[in-house]
Amino acid sequence: AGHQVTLWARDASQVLALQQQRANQRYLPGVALAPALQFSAAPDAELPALVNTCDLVVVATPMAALRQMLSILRNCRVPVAWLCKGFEAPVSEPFGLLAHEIQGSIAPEMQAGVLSGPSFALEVARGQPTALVAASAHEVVRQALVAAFHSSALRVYANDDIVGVEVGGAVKNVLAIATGLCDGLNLGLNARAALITRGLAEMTRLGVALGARAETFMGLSGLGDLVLTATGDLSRNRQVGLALAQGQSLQQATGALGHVAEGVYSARTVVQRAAHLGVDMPIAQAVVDLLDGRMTPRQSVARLMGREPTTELAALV
Ligand SMILES: NC(=O)c1ccc[n+]([C@@H]2O[C@H](COP(=O)([O-])OP(=O)(O)OC[C@H]3O[C@@H](n4cnc5c(N)ncnc54)[C@H](O)[C@@H]3O)[C@@H](O)[C@H]2O)c1
Ligand SMILES: O=P(O)(O)OC[C@H](O)CO
Repeated sequence: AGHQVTLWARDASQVLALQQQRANQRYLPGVALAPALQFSAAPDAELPALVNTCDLVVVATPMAALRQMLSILRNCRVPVAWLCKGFEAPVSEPFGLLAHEIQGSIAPEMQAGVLSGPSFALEVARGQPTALVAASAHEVVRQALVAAFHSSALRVYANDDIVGVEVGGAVKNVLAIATGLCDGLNLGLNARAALITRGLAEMTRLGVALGARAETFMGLSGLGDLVLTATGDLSRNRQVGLALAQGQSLQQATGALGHVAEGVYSARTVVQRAAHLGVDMPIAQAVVDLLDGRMTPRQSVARLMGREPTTELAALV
């Protein structure tokens, strides 16, 4: 509230519909868009000039479109933040990248960061209480995000550990697929609690190996978003897991969503990067084996339960 905001979209017909209806029937049914919200479908070539007149740019596309958006914005002189949660599918590098790694490779001078944490879009749009984390190596970006988004319905905490915040956002989606499967198979509440807890350990191990602080995973973008996405039925990733447990194919499960389920695209990269770093991620590996059709849900459960005993803390970080 109190800010002048322009929503840009690549599709001019969508922009016209938003302008006329003052609502987004497909993505946010029943939510009236703020009367002050302005719209633009300016061609890509005009975007850099448009954004340099703003205080902050927020990219709200799926991971798959982030590289393209950052290329367009590469000479942007104002802070840029993204909402994406995931790893990009491998492009030229051997491994898929986190969002800040993509930015570092194509626009290293950009003052950039991420806004993350437990936040179903529909609840945010309805003004229901939500807490987020603004992560960046740049103080100016953290401050710009807090100034833009902190309000009576939205608390925004700053964190300089962008690696930890992005690993949390990416891995929780893979774990939400696993938890959806667990619940869809009626394995019980004990099993769900075990998956979330040991999933958090996997997420922490990968994050620490990539340079994150372990404490970040106890925060909103780690434990917080994992609990929300793994247990909340609004989660697209959880819905994919539930559908797979009912015997649907991956194509059926994702096709029914009409939105992106980032965990489906990030899972392979999560286990590839973990393997490269010598990090053990058996739950994420089970999700990949399921998505690739190498195992049935029941076989995955048997493999996870059949692993050798280990100590709890030795396997944490
Ligand atoms: N939806 C949520 O509740 C939520 C909450 C927090 C974070 N996120 C994250 O934000 C990101 C976007 O999620 P979403 O739910 O809004 O996804 P979505 O599938 O609803 O797509 C968002 C928008 O991006 C547009 N888009 C797709 N490709 C594009 C491109 N090449 N150029 C420009 N626009 C493009 C789509 O048309 C759509 O309007 C994801 O990484 C997701 O994990 C989503
Ligand atoms: O619907 P999902 O599974 O993409 O989750 C949405 C948000 O990331 C929850 O914080």
